[in-house]
Amino acid sequence: MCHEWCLNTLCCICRLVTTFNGSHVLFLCLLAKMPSSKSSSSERSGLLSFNEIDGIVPPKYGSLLESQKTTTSHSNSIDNLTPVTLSWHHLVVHHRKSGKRILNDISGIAKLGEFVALMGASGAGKTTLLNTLLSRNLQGLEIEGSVLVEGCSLGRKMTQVSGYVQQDELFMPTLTVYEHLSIQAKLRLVGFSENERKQRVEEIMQELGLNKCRHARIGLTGVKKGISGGEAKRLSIASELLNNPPILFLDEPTTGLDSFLAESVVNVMTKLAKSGRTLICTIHQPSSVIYRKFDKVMFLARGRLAYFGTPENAVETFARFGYHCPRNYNPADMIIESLAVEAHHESQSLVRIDKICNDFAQSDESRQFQEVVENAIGCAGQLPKPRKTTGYFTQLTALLQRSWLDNLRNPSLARAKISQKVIMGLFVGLLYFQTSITTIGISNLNGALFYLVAELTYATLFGILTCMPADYPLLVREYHDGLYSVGSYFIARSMSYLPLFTLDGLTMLTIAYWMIGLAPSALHFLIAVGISILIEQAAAAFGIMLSTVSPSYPVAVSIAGPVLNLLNLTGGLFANIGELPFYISWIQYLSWFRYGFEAFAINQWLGVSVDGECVKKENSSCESTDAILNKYSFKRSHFLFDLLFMFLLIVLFYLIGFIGLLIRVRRAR
Ligand SMILES: Nc1ncnc2c1ncn2[C@@H]1O[C@H](COP(=O)(O)OP(=O)(O)OP(=O)(O)O)[C@@H](O)[C@H]1O
Repeated sequence: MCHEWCLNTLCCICRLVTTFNGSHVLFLCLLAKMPSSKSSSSERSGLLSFNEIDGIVPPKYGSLLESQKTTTSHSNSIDNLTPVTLSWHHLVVHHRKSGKRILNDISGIAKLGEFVALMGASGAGKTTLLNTLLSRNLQGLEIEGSVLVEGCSLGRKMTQVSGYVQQDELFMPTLTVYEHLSIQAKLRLVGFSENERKQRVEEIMQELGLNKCRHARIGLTGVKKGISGGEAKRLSIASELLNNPPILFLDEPTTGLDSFLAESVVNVMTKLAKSGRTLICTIHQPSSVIYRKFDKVMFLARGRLAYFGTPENAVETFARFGYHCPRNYNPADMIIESLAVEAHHESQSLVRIDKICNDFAQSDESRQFQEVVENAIGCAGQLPKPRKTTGYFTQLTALLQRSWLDNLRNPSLARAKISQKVIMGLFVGLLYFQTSITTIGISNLNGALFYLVAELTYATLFGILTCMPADYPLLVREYHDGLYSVGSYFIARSMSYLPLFTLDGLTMLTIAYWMIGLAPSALHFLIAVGISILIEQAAAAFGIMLSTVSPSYPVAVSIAGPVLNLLNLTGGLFANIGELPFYISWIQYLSWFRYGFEAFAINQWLGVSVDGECVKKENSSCESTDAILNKYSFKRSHFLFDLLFMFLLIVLFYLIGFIGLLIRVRRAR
């Protein structure tokens, strides 16, 4: 079961004992277990009551399912909401650089429980208006005018009192419908016990008809078949409804659905409006059946207001303007056609559109609705309380659970990594099989040690670069929905990679170590395990840093190649680190190749030396351990520094990665 997971993290290097001459180093590795999220008592401590959290006030608006109204006191609470009126006043939006006007003095109102549709030809400004109402996706745009909830300006807090169902659904495709909603419930419902969250998920699934597909994987269009388009749309709506927001915005909720599915989704929305929520959606060419279901429609044309009022009255108004809707013709189609710019007749179209907008601005309907809109200014009614964000620990466990499930459901990645490492371990093992300690053998063994560092680095780094960017759009959306902090995501995602990106390296090391015949004691093998963990984690942290600070995967990959070459070349094998020119020499201090190689070499040559002093060769001569190390400008006294610097590099890479991600995600609003 998805709830019954726990995280095991290997924490190594807990105790390090160095003997007087530095020849024996002992690592003790401990296995630390994180507590299960399910049993988190802190999650439930100090919680607010439901009424406090949801800002629930009378009058009561029922659930879609009347039968569920009296299930428990908690479910009653969540089924109630503070219905609100949303109004927008003289919105002007223009592009900052070009100065192009995208919206021109648009006012409107969606009263409590109303379902309002924004319509118009392509490029009319519908999405921009929706984004302006929500204060989202407005990079590069200058906004004038105001958006009010119950007469008050909420600014960016609008997100906390509303839900936004965006046109493109973004889910973790490997999860099932039920798992997705359960994790969303954890992130959205503050102060609910596990049972209460489960109950809420069940209610929502029933409300939106998702029970049939509860155990189906969500899937990804064109990649992995999952639930249908209609189910995906309803799942998006369900996620937004979990915490029962009084306002719901929907961008093109019917796009990509057949007429039957489109109507069923609109029916759900109509019911939601009837239960007291204020709904605003953009929609492209609705069928006549769907068109009649809206309480109000707003037609935009080239950023201007062409009509606002009831759908029925729109037909009469446009008839008065000279655009009659033929019998059996879809009124929405007729109106949108009259507001569209015709190819090859641009100037006539612009004149026609301007005339319609001017006629509407001077009409009685316009004057009446402007009056209603103006009356909505000034805080009057009760504002819904902004949705609270769940605690840091809850965010972390929910995101870890999701990432963990995602990794588990992607066994191909684990299989590919482990088999690659087994093959490479065998290959290196065979290449250097039981190398004898001769002058050439010593040199070969140093080559093998450096190869291990490189192998632990490249596959890990490129593996991470491939996986991380896939999450980015989902992270941006959920962060701006106020579900969790970037820090929680960053820690959870990084931790979710730890087990796989540790186990694969250990597999290779174990195979290669004994086949090559490296220092043959359990102690030195354990030390090599500790070093390899540090090397692989440095590569993973570097990969995470690159993927979070780079604008795209191709950029990250093209940076990774040359940077790795630099770090590799200054790692000690290809050029003596003591002889590097000063303008290049500094790079070695950022190279975990250098630290890892030196640490491996010290461990190896002290491990096979006599009293730590000299390494006995096959011809019975004894070569000084320090002399072997000195060939690479390595010193046994550097061992602890090597480990420490690798650890510091890991911390540094994670820190830069986190800051880079934070900046990118914040800018993406
Ligand atoms: N950030 C932006 N920068 C520059 N131009 C923009 C920006 N956002 C929107 N526009 C322009 O504003 C106009 C309206 O765009 P918008 O996406 O709001 O229209 P729409 O009615 O939703 O169109 P569609 O139905 O095709 O999605 C378009 O010409 C678009 O190119």
